[in-house]
Amino acid sequence: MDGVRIKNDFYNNHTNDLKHQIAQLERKTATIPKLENQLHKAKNQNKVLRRESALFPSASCADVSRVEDQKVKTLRNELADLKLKLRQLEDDNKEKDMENDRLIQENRTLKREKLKLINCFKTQMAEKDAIIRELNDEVVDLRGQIRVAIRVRDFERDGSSNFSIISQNEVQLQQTTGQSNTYSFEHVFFPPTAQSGVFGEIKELIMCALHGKNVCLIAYGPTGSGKTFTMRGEDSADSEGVIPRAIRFMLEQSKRDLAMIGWNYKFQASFIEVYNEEVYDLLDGKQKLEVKINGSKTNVVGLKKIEIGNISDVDVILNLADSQRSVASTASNEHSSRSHAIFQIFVDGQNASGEMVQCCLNLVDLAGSERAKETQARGKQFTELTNINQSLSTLKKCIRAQMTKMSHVPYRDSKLTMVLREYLGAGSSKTMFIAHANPRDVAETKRTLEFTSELRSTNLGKAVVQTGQKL
Ligand SMILES: Nc1ncnc2c1ncn2[C@@H]1O[C@H](COP(=O)(O)OP(=O)(O)OP(=O)(O)O)[C@@H](O)[C@H]1O
Repeated sequence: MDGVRIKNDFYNNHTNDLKHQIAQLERKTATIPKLENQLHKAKNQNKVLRRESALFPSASCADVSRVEDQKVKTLRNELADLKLKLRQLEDDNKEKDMENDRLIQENRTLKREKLKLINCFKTQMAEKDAIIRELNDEVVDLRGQIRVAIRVRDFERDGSSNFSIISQNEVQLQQTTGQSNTYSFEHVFFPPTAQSGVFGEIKELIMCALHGKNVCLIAYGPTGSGKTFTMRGEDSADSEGVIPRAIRFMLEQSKRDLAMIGWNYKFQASFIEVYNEEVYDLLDGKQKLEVKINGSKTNVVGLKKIEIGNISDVDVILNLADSQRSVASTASNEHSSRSHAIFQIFVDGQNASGEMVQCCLNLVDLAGSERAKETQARGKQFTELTNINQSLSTLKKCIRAQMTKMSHVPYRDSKLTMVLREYLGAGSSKTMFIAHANPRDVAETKRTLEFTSELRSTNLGKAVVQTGQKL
């Protein structure tokens, strides 16, 4: 029995061993697919490595690694260089920024100093301008409110012996009777006085207009004596007359010196013709205009005013007026003006502190005085001459009435004096006559000299600054 039990135990033990071994085998078998998978992957990696090594047939892995190392080293060096350069540039930039800041600061300081200087300069200029204005006005006042100069045209070239110049202020006229008369004026423009010389003498009057005073400059004298030549002049720069020169002067003064001290000006021009006691607008197709007097104001109804911004505007205005003016051929002048021409520049000025001036500069080219009997004018020419002489005679009467402080001044007796009324008026205007002498017309020249030299004694009082209304 014991033998059987022993055998059983042996078999049982042996069976357990076998079961254990089988279980172990089964576990190992289960890992086979995983190992196969790993093997497959290893084979694939091997293939890749072989392909890559085929690209570097002659280089071993160590060679490849050395090359790569070298590349990395070079790149590192380049990077280090770039970093160095970047640092240098940053340093440079910092320095430049600092320099820039310093310059900006310096610039600000300079600008502040410059502004201070400009303001100081402007104040000084404004003070000096005020003094100059006062002095200019005093000089003009001292010379009288009505001033008279005379221009004698080329009498020497004519060979005329009836005229002689005694001094800077006096001329002598020898009459056919043998009698000689001496006439005195503020200034004698004897030939050959250039146009610029004439303008130089009247410049201060133009300045008065910029300072706000009404100014009237009148060319007076016999026909053919050079009135239009003085006022309008001719085309070349040297022979330009008072009108273009006055406008250029006003534009220059207003845009330069006066602008610097804060004055701002606006100029407008009008051009009136008084022909046969009618008033025409030379800038508006010779429209006939009505003149109305309202209290102390004269109104030329509908008068066209053209703004003058620069000197080229003047050429346009003068050419327009020239094409419309009434001229005729007379015994003394092939292109005689049969009308009075009144060129007006309306001045509107304002300065930075609100001071204002509003006045008018009148540049008047009167028609030539002639005697109908002496010229034997007929028909249309006779009518023209009668009207010219009637208006000139009214002008004389008005001036004489002012001189003698008469209560009634007959402005309304002619269109010429109606239009000029405000600008010839006592206390509000500066007037200058430029008498013209024509040595070929002794009788009419004598009448001109008598009337104009009589005006020399006139002093109608101080001119008044016209402030007008705000622009
Ligand atoms: N000072 C001068 N120098 C050169 N030429 C002159 C001078 N004065 C006048 N003349 C010339 O004499 C001519 C007549 O002059 P202008 O027409 O100016 O006279 P006026 O007095 O206006 O005559 P009117 O009253 O008949 O119109 C013109 O050809 C002009 O060029």
